[in-house]
Amino acid sequence: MNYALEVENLNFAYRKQLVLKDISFFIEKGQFISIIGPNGSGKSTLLKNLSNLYNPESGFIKVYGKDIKKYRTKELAKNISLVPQDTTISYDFTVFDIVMMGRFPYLDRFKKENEKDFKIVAEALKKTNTFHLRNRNINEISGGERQRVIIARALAQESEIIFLDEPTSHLDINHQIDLLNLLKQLNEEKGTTIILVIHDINLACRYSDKIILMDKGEIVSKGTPIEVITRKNIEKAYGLNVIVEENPYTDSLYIVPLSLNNSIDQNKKRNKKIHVIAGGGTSGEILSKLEEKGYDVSVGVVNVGDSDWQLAKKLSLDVVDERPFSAISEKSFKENMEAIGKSDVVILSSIPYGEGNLKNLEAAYNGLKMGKKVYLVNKYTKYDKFDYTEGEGLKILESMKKDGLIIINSIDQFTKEG
Ligand SMILES: Nc1ncnc2c1ncn2[C@@H]1O[C@H](COP(=O)(O)OP(=O)(O)OP(=O)(O)O)[C@@H](O)[C@H]1O
Repeated sequence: MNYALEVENLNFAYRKQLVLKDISFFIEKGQFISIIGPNGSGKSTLLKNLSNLYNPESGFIKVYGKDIKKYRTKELAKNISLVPQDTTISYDFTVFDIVMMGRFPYLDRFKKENEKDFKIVAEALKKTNTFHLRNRNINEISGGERQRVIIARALAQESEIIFLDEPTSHLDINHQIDLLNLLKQLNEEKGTTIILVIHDINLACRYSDKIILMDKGEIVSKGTPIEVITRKNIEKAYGLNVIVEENPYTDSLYIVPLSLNNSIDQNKKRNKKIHVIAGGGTSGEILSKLEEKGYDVSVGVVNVGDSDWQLAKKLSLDVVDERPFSAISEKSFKENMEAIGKSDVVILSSIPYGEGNLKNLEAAYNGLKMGKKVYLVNKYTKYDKFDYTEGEGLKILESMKKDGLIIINSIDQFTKEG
């Protein structure tokens, strides 16, 4: 295999402090790679090693099969360029001069830039939307503009591999997408290998062929977004409880952060069991907030495929389910009752009731009769507006009210008190 980059058993230390530990990976030519991981996990240090700015303790880096240390400066610059995290420049160059510096690997000593160099620089300025800034002083433009100018310099360098350290950190959302699209275009049209450090996991998923997830100087996981962006890996690296979803608009994964694991009250988690009567996509907020607060949550009866069912599965909750689009059977009703029996509290979301799911309301009422605390989260609708059983559901709800049903407007009311 002809790799653009090979890294094997790389160890690097700042003053004896090991910051990269036994890093190994291979990158094929023409791939789009994101390196992600929490602050201080070693991403920038890795990129600086890959750009030959540092000397590792051990291990090796090969660029197109050749040891990076064996390249001459100009030869290496034709192969790799780096857009660093810190784009401040100590001298007062114009934007144009800075971008022209990207041409240095192609200029012979004492030879001036030629027509072609000027053309390439102008193109790079235009592509990064910085052409209008060309005569300005590099230190008298905004951070985001300077970031784009440094990217223009990398484009002018026409290297086959571009490393970028958080290239979107100073950019507004419009310029972020614009830049990532530009990198993707370079990647697809010219076969440029792109390796970038990025904090936005969702953008990483959207643009990358592969992702490298780092934590504490080590690689936690590497592979395609589907392989790397899992609840388990994100929890391991970031200590963050997330849901991983598929974005139907971009056909890529995205994460929804729920809570930091260390913010969950572990005692509460062990002590209180909540059964949520859900369905029809009415319980997303209830389930995620209860999970976030650390309660032991179960859900029922929900139809397989319903969005409440999907969320419950993603959160690894205990679920009593029924076949898709089917009425609640006697069997699942019984299972629901068992789950209610084991719970301290039952929470009903604002489910519209029809013939198919009236048994859920009956189950909640049974719970009330068993002496359980039962709450109805009546957030968006008045509870008498979601009855499609010609009054039967409403009758049960009215009886429940008399027997102690607690009506709240939002789940926050419960989590604050409960
Ligand atoms: N020049 C340096 N001298 C000593 N230690 C350093 C130096 N630069 C970084 N470190 C340390 O090395 C570790 C890795 O830092 P690095 O900048 O590579 O992390 P990172 O993943 O890029 O972080 P961030 O997301 O915050 O940019 C951190 O513990 C950091 O404090």
